[in-house]
Amino acid sequence: MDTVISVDHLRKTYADVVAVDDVSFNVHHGEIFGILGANGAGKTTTVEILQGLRAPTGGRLEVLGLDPHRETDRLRRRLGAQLQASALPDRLRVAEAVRLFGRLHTPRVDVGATLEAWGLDRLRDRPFGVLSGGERQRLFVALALLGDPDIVVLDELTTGLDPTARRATWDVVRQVRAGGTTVVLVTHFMDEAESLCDRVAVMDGGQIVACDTPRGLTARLGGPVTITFDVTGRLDRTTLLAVPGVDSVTIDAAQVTVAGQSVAAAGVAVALAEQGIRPDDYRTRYPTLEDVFLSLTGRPPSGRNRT
Ligand SMILES: Nc1ncnc2c1ncn2[C@@H]1O[C@H](COP(=O)(O)OP(=O)(O)OP(=O)(O)O)[C@@H](O)[C@H]1O
Repeated sequence: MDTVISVDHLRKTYADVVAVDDVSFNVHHGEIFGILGANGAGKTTTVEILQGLRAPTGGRLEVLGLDPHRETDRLRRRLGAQLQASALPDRLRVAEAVRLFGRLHTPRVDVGATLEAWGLDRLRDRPFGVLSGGERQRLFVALALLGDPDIVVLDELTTGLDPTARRATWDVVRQVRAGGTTVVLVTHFMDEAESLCDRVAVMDGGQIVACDTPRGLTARLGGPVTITFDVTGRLDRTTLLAVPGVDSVTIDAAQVTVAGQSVAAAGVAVALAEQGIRPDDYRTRYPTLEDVFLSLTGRPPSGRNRT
C-alpha cells in the first residue's frame, strides 16, 4: 500500500493555543481519508499544513515525498484544493471559471471535457452567483481536479447542503476516488465520514483520538448491537440469552430489548422463529460513528445532519 501522506508528531501552536497537538497518521494512495471532528478540533489547521499554507511548529510531514513548507510550488502542481465560495465572483460563468482556472495548468485543460466529466455542461453559461449549493460544490470539485492532481483536499464540502445535494456531492467525491485521486476529506458530519471514507481519523482537542476504517471504529468502540421488538405471546427469555453473542435481554411490558455483539442479530431472529414467535416492529440498531465519537470524547458531535 503506497503512502502518499505521512505525518509524524505534527504540532501547531498559535500563541497560547495548541491547535494541533502531536498528530501522526498516514494516508494511502487512492483512498478517501476522512478527518472528523467537532468545531475547533484542529482539522483545518492540519490540512492547511499539508498544503503548505501554514508552517508547522513541530513534527515532520511528507506529502508525495515533498516537504509542503519548503517545496510548496512543486507540491501545488500535484495537490488540488477546494476553493472557498468567496473566491469566485458572482457574475463569472461556469465555463469561464473552468477556462480561467484551467490556464494555471499545463498541459492545457479541455474545458468541454471537464464540464462533461463533472455534469456541468448544462450549467456552462450560468453565472456562479445563481448556482445552488450542490452545483457550486460540483464546480469546486471540478476546479480542484483541474491539472489532474494526485491528491485533493476537500474541506467541509457539504455544509449547508440539503440531503439530496449532499448525497449527490458524495457521489462526486466517489467519482474522484474512482479516477485514482486520493481524497483528504475534512468533515464534522458523522454520517458523511461513515458512508464516504475508507478510513477516518477522529480529532478532538488537537489530537487524533482514533484512526481506522468506519467499520473498525464502530466494531471497537461503538458499543453493542441493540435489537428491539414487541411480542404479544409468551417469550422464553432463557432461549434468547443462549443465543451466541447475546449479552442481555430486557422485557418491559410487551417490548423486548436484546443487547449483544453483532453476531447476535441473526441468531435472535432465528431463535424467535423457532419459538413460533412473530415479533412486531423488529428493529436492529448497529453502532454508528456517532456512538464512537461519544465514547471517545464523552460528548455528542456538534455536526448533526442525519438524513
Ligand atoms: N490563526 C489563528 N490564530 C489563533 N488561533 C487559531 C488560528 N487558527 C485556528 N486557531 C485555533 O486553533 C484551533 C483549531 O482550529 P481549526 O480551524 O484547525 O479547527 P477545525 O477543526 O477546522 O474547526 P472548524 O470545524 O470549526 O473549522 C481552534 O481553537 C482555533 O480557534
